Amino acid sequence: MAKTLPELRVLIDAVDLELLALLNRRAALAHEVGEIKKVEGSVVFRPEREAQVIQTLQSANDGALKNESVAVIWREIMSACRALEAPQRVAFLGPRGTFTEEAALRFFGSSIQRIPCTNFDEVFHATTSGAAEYGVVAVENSTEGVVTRSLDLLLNSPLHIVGEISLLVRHHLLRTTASLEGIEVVLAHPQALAQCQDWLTIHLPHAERRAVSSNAEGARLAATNPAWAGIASERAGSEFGLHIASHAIQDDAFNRTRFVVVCLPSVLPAPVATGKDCTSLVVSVPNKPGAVHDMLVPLKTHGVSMTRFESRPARSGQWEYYFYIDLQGHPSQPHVAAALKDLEGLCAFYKVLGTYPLAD
Ligand SMILES: O=C(O)C(=O)C[C@]1(C(=O)O)C=C[C@@H](O)C=C1
Repeated sequence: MAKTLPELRVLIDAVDLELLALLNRRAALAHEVGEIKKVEGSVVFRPEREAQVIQTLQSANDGALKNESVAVIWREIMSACRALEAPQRVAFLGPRGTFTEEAALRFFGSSIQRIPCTNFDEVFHATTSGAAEYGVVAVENSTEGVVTRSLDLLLNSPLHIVGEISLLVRHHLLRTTASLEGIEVVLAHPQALAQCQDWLTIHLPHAERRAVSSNAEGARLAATNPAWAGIASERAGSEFGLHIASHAIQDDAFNRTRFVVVCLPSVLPAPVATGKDCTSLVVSVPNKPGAVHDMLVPLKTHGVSMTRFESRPARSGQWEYYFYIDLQGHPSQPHVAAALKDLEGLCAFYKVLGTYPLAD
């Protein structure tokens, strides 16, 4: 006979107690690992080990849980275990509720010490100075293109890229009431204002568009004035007690932002190859005819795919440029190593920004 609801709940309670005991056993083991790492002075956060744990479980999973859920649950379990070894401090563009915070939580799980920063420079500074082990910054958006300040900061920074996260970004219009009546000012980060410009032109043609340091800051300010609205995430809305006056106002329904995780190489060395990796470089070539074409030849010769090619002014006043290139592959693969060696030989400036597993 089928069990009743109260009976099922009693069984669930019993399973939960078993799970709790098991999780605490796991936590105690992770704590022991942490003690060994302290003695050895080795790295706490091992993303490749965490990826391996999740992969093994997903392959073994023959129950009702979706593999996606297995990944989410174990990311959180390992985040909590990691925090028992040493809480990882992660700097990101704040305040609380930004998409960058969401990206950081997606990558590290929620058991981290969050260090919200007021701008990109501060994220780099906190991570370089050791105030944070890791920094998370946006680098490109599918509607608006590159986040130029992040690219400029990566050029001269000792930090390297150790991971990436790609988020579907849905912007909502947030304010103290749920209507569009009487909005005089819309506050958001310039990237978000740009990603919603068609919607703003149609629905709020007379509202001033005011750029602020982050969307969450716009939401925070919108909470202080009924004639103001912010453009930000649902999380930012609940953080500041705002209503959603209009849902998903971004001009592109599939608007995505790509974030990278940066740290000093002494905090985490370059991740080992996973088979699905990206290598990011910044280079410059002498300002002469055919130089940019020549630069791409080694990639073709050695069969390396380029997934991104961006240019930024070198600020020399000479119409010179830095080129930001993403390649598919890892330098431990011979064809990638050969292409990089040939490319370096052609460049006036050459820097590997990082090599890391591709986001799902
Ligand atoms: O295997 C380790 O090195 C651990 O520290 C344990 C553990 C885990 O909880 O499984 C925790 C943190 C690391 O990032 C990787 C895995």
